[in-house]
Amino acid sequence: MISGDSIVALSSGRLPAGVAVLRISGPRTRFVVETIAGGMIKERTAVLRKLRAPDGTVLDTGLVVFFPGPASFTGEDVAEFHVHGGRAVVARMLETIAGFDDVRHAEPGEFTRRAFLNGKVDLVETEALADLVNAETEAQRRFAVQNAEGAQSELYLGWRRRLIHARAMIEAEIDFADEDDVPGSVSDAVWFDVRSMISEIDNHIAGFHAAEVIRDGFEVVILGAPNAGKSSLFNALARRDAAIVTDEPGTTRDLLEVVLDLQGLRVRLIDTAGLREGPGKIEAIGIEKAKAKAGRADLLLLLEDAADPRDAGPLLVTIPALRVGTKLDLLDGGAADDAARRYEFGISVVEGTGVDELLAEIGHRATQAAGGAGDVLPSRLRHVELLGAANRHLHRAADDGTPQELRAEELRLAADRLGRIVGAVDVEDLLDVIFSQFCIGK
Ligand SMILES: Nc1nc2c(c(=O)[nH]1)N(C=O)[C@@H](CNc1ccc(C(=O)N[C@@H](CCC(=O)O)C(=O)O)cc1)CN2
Ligand SMILES: Nc1nc2c(ncn2[C@@H]2O[C@H](COP(=O)(O)OP(=O)(O)OP(=O)(O)O)[C@@H](O)[C@H]2O)c(=O)[nH]1
Ligand SMILES: [Mg+2]
Repeated sequence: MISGDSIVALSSGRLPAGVAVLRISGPRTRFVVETIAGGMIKERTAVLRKLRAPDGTVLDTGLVVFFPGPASFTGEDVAEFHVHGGRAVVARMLETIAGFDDVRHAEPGEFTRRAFLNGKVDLVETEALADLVNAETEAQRRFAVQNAEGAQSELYLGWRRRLIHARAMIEAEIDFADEDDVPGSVSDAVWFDVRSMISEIDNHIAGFHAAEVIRDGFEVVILGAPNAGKSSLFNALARRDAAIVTDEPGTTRDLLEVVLDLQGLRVRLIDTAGLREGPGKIEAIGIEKAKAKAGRADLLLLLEDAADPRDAGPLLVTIPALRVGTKLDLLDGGAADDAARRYEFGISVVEGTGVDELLAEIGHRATQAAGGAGDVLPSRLRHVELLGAANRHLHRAADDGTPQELRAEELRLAADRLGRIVGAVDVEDLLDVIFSQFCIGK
């Protein structure tokens, strides 16, 4: 599929920059290169050229690379101009290239969209490329690279192949039902495989939470009575003064968030209003927010002033929590030993003790929640929904009570849901949503 328009965009980042890369894709690419670089260049080789507008004006001196289709990123003819990264240079280059007939500025994600339409990447790989561009932590990068290289796609296509095979066997059994050459043991083996696929898919779906931890972060909420030392710990973990600390109970009212990178994982740490009965109006709203946030957290830090324990009211117990005793510096030897037994962690922000250990434990918990490195996980809710739909069809297919010909049809529907994840079937309606999340030039 070769599209009529050629498209151009700045594919590198924010300006000014040392070097900026402009990319053009489509049938006009050769002509644009010939005109701007003053002649055709050797393909797939970076060549230094004086770059000129069609009227002869010198725009810059830069590297030009030409990739003839179909062996290019988009599958079409592609060229790159690596120019000095000044705003005016880039603006004039873009204006010049987009000024050619049948060349226009690219929409967000349009290069990758063409790569998809030309069969260079499937839909899941495309989503992974978007994740790779947005990756901020090492875990996000690793996960995105693995999926851009097809780890998720291989899994889904493998299941799909097995289902297509299963359906062929079952249909053969229907067609030859009155003959003896398709023994019952074949269909037994088929249904055995379908049932094992159901549990493989269920296990895979269960990994979505780990993918969310990698992508959105592991959420840690600090809770405790007013003055327990929540904001002090929050600042110590963030290594900056992100929250106001005073000796007045009720200092923090709203939720505060800092993002940490712990052992290559995104961790979101949230400071909250101290929990107590009968506060003023603003603080009461803050307490409600704290409780709501805590209800959705991955880990709670339940803080208590070890020198002055105070009831923070009934706390949620369904979410993993660490009990942390604070202000250990205020205790004498015996009381400190006592506190060490009462809490999982004892800290003093004033003396800086216990904070690194707590940080290491949070990192450890986050790593566990993110699953093993290299696990293949569903990376989008879209995948989980289609996998769930596939499994509903498989359950009906595997049910002995379902008439034989409907069982084969259920297998087809399940294979179709898997095909839709990777974009092998019927995805035209998804493309605008998926590609609009890309940046321009990707
Ligand atoms: N300068 C530059 N760097 C870049 C890119 C780019 O487009 N330009 N990429 C852009 O995302 C990434 C690399 N990804 C790429 C993927 C495929 C092809 C490509 O030409 N594929 C052909 C030929 C393959 C081959 O020679 O082995 C193909 O698939 O047929 C190029 C870049 C990251 N770095
Ligand atoms: N000695 C000592 N004082 C501490 C320590 N941590 C906090 N404090 C003090 O305890 C008081 C309350 O600290 P904050 O961090 O504001 O407490 P908070 O839990 O955020 O309080 P609210 O926001 O009001 O709920 C401040 O005066 C802090 O300086 C500590 O480790 N040792
Ligand atoms: Mg506070």
